[in-house]
Amino acid sequence: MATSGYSSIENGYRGIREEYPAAIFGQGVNKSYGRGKNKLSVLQDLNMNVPRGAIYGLLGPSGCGKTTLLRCIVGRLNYDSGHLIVLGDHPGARGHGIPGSMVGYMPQETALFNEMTIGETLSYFGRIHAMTSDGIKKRTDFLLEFLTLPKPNRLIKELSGGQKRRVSFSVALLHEPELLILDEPTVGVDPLLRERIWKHLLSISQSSGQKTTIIITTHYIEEARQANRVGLMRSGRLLAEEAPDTLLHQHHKDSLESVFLELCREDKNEENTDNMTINKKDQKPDCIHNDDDEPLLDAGLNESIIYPDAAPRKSTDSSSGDHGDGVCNCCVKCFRPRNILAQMIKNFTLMKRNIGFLLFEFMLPAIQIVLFCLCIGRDPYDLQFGVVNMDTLGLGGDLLTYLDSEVVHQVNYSSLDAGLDSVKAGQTWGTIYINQNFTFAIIDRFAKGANASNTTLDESTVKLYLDMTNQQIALIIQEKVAQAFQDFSSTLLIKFHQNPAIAQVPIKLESPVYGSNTPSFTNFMAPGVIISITFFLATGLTTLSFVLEKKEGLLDRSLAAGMTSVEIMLAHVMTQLVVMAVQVAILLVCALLIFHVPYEGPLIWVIVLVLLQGFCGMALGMIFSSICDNENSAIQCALGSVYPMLLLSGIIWPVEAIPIWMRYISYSLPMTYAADALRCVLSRGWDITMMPVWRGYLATMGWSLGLLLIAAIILRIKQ
Ligand SMILES: Nc1ncnc2c1ncn2[C@@H]1O[C@H](COP(=O)(O)OP(=O)(O)OP(=O)(O)O)[C@@H](O)[C@H]1O
Repeated sequence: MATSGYSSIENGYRGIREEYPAAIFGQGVNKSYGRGKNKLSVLQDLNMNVPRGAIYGLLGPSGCGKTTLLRCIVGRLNYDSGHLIVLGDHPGARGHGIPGSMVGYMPQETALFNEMTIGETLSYFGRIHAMTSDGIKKRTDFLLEFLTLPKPNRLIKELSGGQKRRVSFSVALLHEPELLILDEPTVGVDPLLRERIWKHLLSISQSSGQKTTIIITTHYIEEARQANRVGLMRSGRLLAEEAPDTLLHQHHKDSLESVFLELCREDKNEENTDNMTINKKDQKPDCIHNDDDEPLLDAGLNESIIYPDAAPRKSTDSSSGDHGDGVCNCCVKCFRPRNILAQMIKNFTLMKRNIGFLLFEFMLPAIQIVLFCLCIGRDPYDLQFGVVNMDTLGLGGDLLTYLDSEVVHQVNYSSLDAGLDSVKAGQTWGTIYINQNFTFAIIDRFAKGANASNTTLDESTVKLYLDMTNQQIALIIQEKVAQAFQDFSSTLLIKFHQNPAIAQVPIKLESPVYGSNTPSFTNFMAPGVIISITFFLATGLTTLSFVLEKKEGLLDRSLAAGMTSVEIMLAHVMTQLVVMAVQVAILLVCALLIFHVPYEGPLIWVIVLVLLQGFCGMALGMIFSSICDNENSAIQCALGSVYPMLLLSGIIWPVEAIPIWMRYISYSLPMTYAADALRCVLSRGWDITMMPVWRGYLATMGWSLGLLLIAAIILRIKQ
């Protein structure tokens, strides 16, 4: 009966949760990595039964899927199909303590914060598990002594490999969880201590108060003889699951290693004779026992539940509901302050440990704005400029004295060819040529005015031969020569009792509506630079800190301890906000007070907008770090975003110069309207009531929330 197959399974599980004392019950669990051609089936129709209070030795060759299975059990990995019940519910089910405080997980990698001390590490995990300070201290004292660890103030990075593994072990034991998942806890531990560890595991699994269930993987197969039950795993399946002595007896062997070898050989033979990967009959454990060695089939479970060959297994796919979801479904909504606090304390501890880097973080925006104010927007000076003055009568020489000597450094040449050669050789930025009849011609020009001949006009004109490859320098030389000519002409006209205004261009700049008559490029760029420094620093630092957290299983371990990625993200945001507040304060002091970037509008709107932009940058950093698994790709993402955004946001050059179709892209970026808004506040003195200003705020807040939401969703999916 196909329909009753599914419902009987569901009913059966209800029964398991309520009645059956198994700590872990897995049935038909499948898990694969990758897709399509790259799909790798790691767990294949795996059945498992771990009684409460048992020590379960999970043995198998490297790569057979032990870690994958353990990660499914602690809820850090979703399985594809099948059923897995851990301490009465599916890992990650709503309100279940797995992942969380019901489990103590020691992953294979050390997964510790190198810059923290042993004591700080234990306190961090203790806080996540809602332990009191007193409780943490008592457990710390016990664990340090029991695992012969150094003093609690020793940094993790200063410990030996074996000591680090023992600290990692102590983290799993700290909160005395109901379930201990230990991935190779005895590697690098001396035999005496290994014996003590096993004694301790036996005592906590047998203590009448709290029967701790322990799953342990080990490479020392014989060590597992002390376990109550061993599971021999090969190619994602359990070949056998029995008490060690029973296995030895059944196979007439004197070591587990020999038993395992024999089982592997049999399994291989079966594979060869029949191409099927799993012989379900063999997969069926010979005998599944509970604590009291009572066969499971007699313990109230009907056979169709455990071996539902007749039942449609697909219908039990974990993706079809809450089952096997692997994480708490409500993690976006229900973040716990204690977890955020624990994470923040840890973040600040790590910062304190690396005080040099923290100071550098504080000073980085200041260094950037100082460099910007010193290097960008000022007039170039001391420019080598060739002079070919063929006029011997004096006025040509007079004209040259009006050239700004700070900007233009005159180098005399005897002929036009020599002057041009100096430009071609890159020795000068250009050459000015003054005709030999210049004095006569310029007097004639002013005397005759409109009646002057073309020859007079030509001979009174100075000629410039410029290197136009550098627009800024070429423009400044043109401007200085034009200014010198105007000043020279005015003086000459006064000498001839004529109105000097004749020499002026007939355009008059009245006092400006906003800004000054001598605008500077620095003032145009400064708002965008302040915004972009804050934005990109926040992006970079958030990306880095979050990716480092992910590294070496650190994030994984915190998540297995019950933190949610949203809590970790919020804690990072709050920690970074403190750092950013200091950065923004230093940045604005440098820009506004030291380099006198004008600020006409209310300072509060400047500060708030810059902080919001930093927040927006942080949210982008969250996305990068949630997408990327290592620092290299995260840093590449962060760096790769800098130039396109900088160029498109109207920070270096006005948006009005961008082709129309690209402007839409430009306006849709997070910094464009914000930079414009800040410019309006700083230069025009506008406040939030003006549209370009509130538009900048609105765009920034919209982007921040949008990015944060995307980051949370990605993290949620990846979690
Ligand atoms: N994230 C992953 N993506 C793709 N393949 C993976 C991933 N994690 C593990 N695997 C592959 O899954 C298989 C089982 O890996 P797993 O770590 O579970 O083995 P294991 O039995 O714990 O090995 P060991 O004893 O060496 O730790 C291996 O072939 C491994 O390469």
